[in-house]
Amino acid sequence: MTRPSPAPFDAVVFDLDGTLIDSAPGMRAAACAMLADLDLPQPDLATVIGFVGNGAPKLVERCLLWAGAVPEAHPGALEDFLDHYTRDPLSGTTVYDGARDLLAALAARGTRLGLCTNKPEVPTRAILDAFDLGPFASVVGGDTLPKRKPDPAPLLRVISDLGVTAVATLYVGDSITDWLTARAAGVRYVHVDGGYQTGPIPDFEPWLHVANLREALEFLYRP
Ligand SMILES: O=C(O)COP(=O)(O)O
Ligand SMILES: [Mg+2]
Repeated sequence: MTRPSPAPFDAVVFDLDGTLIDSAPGMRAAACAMLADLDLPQPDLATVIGFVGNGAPKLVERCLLWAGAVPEAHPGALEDFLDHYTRDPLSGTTVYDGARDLLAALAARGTRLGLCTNKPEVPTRAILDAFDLGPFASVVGGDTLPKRKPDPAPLLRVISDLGVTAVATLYVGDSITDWLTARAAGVRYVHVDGGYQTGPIPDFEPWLHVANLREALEFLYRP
């Protein structure tokens, strides 16, 4: 763990997939169902993990390209994927160890909590409810605004909903998308290993870099 000097923060905003939850098997199941509907081959889990991070439209496009298809030839593929996924967003999804403890500890110390994900908002809210993750005072998904991460707009929306400033906020994520989003928003970035980032991140300067959420808790929670 790289330990920065502790500095006060009023809010912590979390990424979802690969940060609080391991949802790749569930996304792979929906992607495979979509590809099966088109009689196309189906990728393994590691391949799908490499496609996650830029939202459902990109995931579907990358799956189609991987399967040797032309994305423009299958305009209904995204809707089909979302149909499969929103019908059952919980199977194949688990909460990472330490996630609930970290959220509860931050909430107990009065920290405002937000969620900023590229997952569409409907399955995001279903997952947060079902797994009792929170309490998030603001939730922004990949389809909530016209732009998604790494555009800073979704993170800035959460920050404004929370009534805090960017400099008083931390963003916790697992991928290059999250780092670029935080940097563009002027927010300190906490990177958690063990998610879906598959390669090195260029010019990477996280404020805090931890192996897992228990390590994040150890550093961030000052009772
Ligand atoms: O759905 C995705 O592509 C990534 O979702 P995330 O932003 O929660 O990591
Ligand atoms: Mg993520």
